[in-house]
Amino acid sequence: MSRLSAEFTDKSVEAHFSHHLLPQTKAQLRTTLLFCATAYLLFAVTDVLALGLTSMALVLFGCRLAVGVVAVASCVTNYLHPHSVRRVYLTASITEVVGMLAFAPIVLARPAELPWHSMSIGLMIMAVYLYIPNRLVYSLAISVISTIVFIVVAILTGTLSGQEQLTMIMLLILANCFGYISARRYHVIRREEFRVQSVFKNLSERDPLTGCHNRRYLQQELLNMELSRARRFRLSLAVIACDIDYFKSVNDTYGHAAGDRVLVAFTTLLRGMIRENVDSLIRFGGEEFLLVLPETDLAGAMHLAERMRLAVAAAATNIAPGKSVSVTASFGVTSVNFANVVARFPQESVIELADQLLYAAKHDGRNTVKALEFYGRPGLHVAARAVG
Ligand SMILES: Nc1nc2c(ncn2[C@@H]2O[C@H](COP(=O)(O)OP(=O)(O)OP(=O)(O)O)[C@@H](O)[C@H]2O)c(=O)[nH]1
Repeated sequence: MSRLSAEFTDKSVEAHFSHHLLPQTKAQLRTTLLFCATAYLLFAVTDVLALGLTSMALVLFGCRLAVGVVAVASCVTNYLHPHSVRRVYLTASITEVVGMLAFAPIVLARPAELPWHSMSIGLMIMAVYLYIPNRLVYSLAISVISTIVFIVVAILTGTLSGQEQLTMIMLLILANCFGYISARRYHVIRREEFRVQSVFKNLSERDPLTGCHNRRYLQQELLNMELSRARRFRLSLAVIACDIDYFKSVNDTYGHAAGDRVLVAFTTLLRGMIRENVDSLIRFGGEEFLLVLPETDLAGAMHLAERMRLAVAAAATNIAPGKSVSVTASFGVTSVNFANVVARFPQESVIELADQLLYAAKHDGRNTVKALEFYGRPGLHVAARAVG
């Protein structure tokens, strides 16, 4: 994590974190901007009390209104672009800058109340650091620049004695220090929470040896999600079941640690042949794995399985210095085309068919691929037609 910005140094992790929190951040921003803008407008009463119903009071009201308009425009923009993290931070920053800029004419028009204005700017700085959700570096820049501008404007009005100026400057420096330190702690804690959540999520969804998704994730999340998506858009979804042949003999001959190495090498090889962030590799149990391939028809899945079969047979895993092991694998391939299949079926039946085909491949001598198109029917009986 960066020490200054309190953000993850890995840009992709930071982006993942920001997207994860986006709905919450947007809701917070909406509430805080509307609250701050309303308070800003309500303080127009103090302008009228200080200046009377004059044209200057009207100008200041215009400034206050501008802050309200920008706040509302920010909320509308974020509503219209629900997935943009950058826009959330940009609109927060613009509203903060406009709010700070609108304060300068107020200070210049009412110079007799400078001590009160210093208190107001102190509160505004706290709101920027702690209340309005934004990136810490933006909050820091906006607060520090606003503080400097305010001090210059306050000194130019010439209404404060030297001692009062020093007190004001010291208090505003303290407000910035406390604001930054507290905001930094908040940003760090949020990211630590996210990191811990991600670790637990990973532990509950992945197999620790191979890093593949586990069966629980497949059954509780992935399969349902992919089948629903394929059904909604009338797409094909393919499932490949694969299993290393005679794996028990690898363990028995070379030991369990060597078996583990072979498993890791096997999954690394398969993972390198599928589409990143599209296809999924799941450890279904022991040395059996499943591949879930969205938008893939039977011909495409068979072609991939055949390439995998050849690649596995051609590869060798180093299990000790100068010693390597070669294995083969069997594959059961199925695909369901939702352009044809409209009837509902139990989601497990696709996996059951891929599994049956895998065992057919085993009985057929292993190191082979068996494939059938899946035509879902409710109940236990799966209608399928041989391909090729
Ligand atoms: N090293 C290692 N072995 C495992 C792991 N999980 C399961 N196994 C072993 O995988 C072997 C599976 O053996 P079998 O089910 O008889 O299958 P096979 O020997 O591959 O025979 P076929 O599948 O019929 O070709 C067993 O010896 C399990 O102990 C693991 O995480 N690491």
